Amino acid sequence: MAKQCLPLIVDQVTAAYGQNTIIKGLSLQLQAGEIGCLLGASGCGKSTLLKLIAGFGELTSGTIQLGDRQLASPQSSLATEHRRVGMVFQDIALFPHLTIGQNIAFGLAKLSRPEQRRRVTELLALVGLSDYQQRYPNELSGGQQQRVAIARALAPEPDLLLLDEPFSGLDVMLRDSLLVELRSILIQQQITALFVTHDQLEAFAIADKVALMDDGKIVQFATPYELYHQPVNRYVADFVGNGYFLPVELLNSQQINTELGVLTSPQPLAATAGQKKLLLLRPDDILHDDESPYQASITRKHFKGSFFQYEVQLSNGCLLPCQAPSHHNHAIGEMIGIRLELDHMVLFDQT
Ligand SMILES: Nc1ncnc2c1ncn2[C@@H]1O[C@H](COP(=O)(O)OP(=O)(O)OP(=O)(O)O)[C@@H](O)[C@H]1O
Repeated sequence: MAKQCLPLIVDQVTAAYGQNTIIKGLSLQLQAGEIGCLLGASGCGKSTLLKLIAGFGELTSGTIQLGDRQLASPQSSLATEHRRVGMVFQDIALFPHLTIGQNIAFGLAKLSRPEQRRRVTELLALVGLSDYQQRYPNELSGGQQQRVAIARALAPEPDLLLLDEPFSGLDVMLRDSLLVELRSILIQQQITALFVTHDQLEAFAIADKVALMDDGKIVQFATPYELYHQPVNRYVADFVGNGYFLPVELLNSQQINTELGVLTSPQPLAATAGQKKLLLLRPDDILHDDESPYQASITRKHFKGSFFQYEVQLSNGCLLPCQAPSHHNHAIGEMIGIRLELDHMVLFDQT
């Protein structure tokens, strides 16, 4: 029978280390079964928030709730072991003297022996390690050990799973495949989960919704698609997807004048004629086009295999990214034609 999953509600939470306030009136809601991700630069408070939800640390204000149960407030705090919250951290903390099967069974003491065996077998199958039950942690690769850590955290059927950069010690290829695997495991288990990372690609691969944090607050909480295409401000645009900003002038409610010609927005723009703004551009919005009348000089190039990622400079000094097919191998300093290809426009104030 499918387990009931619960929503997580973090409401106006503030928390400090001594005099240093780290989490600043932060609110966040995950729907039951939703996979959320805390994304943000080092030191913005991601791990601190995760620890507060897990039961390590005190709130100075606000509440944390899981379904109908209040986990924490400044007045009361449920002990970690009673929160029904599973945790997986970057440092794989498997017990070295226990087999993989015993590691997974560790939190199942309340179950009968046959029930424990059934659950361990089920979880080993879930993480693709059915043949490894009798092995010891030091006989497994880093990726396999982290899969065991996930199985161990899921074993007692927690209401919420917290994961703090669980794959950051692993190589990129392995990390990508583990992220895909983990997402399907979480969906299959129908568990509400909160994942921490400073890597936007990791966040995009795992999460239904991403909370971009800055200085103890959430700047935007949205789907990966919205975060990338509809960032609420320049900080988000810059952090997520390497935003570039081109100065433009509004001609009317749908047209803007730029160094690269007059552009027409498919949607009406929230600005009035004559206003000067910044147009958000992503590397894939600017294409190399020999036929284009707009020329720019190459300042940097990066071969990415299937394409070249160039940085180019316009005559007004503005630097922009530009993508070109991988056989368009141009030299630094060379002038090339570029063209904008935008299906929607995001404008920010110039200040
Ligand atoms: N135990 C502690 N005592 C005092 N200050 C701490 C403690 N743990 C973290 N901090 C401080 O709190 C701030 C937030 O730290 P936190 O670990 O939550 O950030 P983070 O966003 O998870 O960063 P990273 O991505 O580097 O792990 C940092 O300035 C950090 O120095």
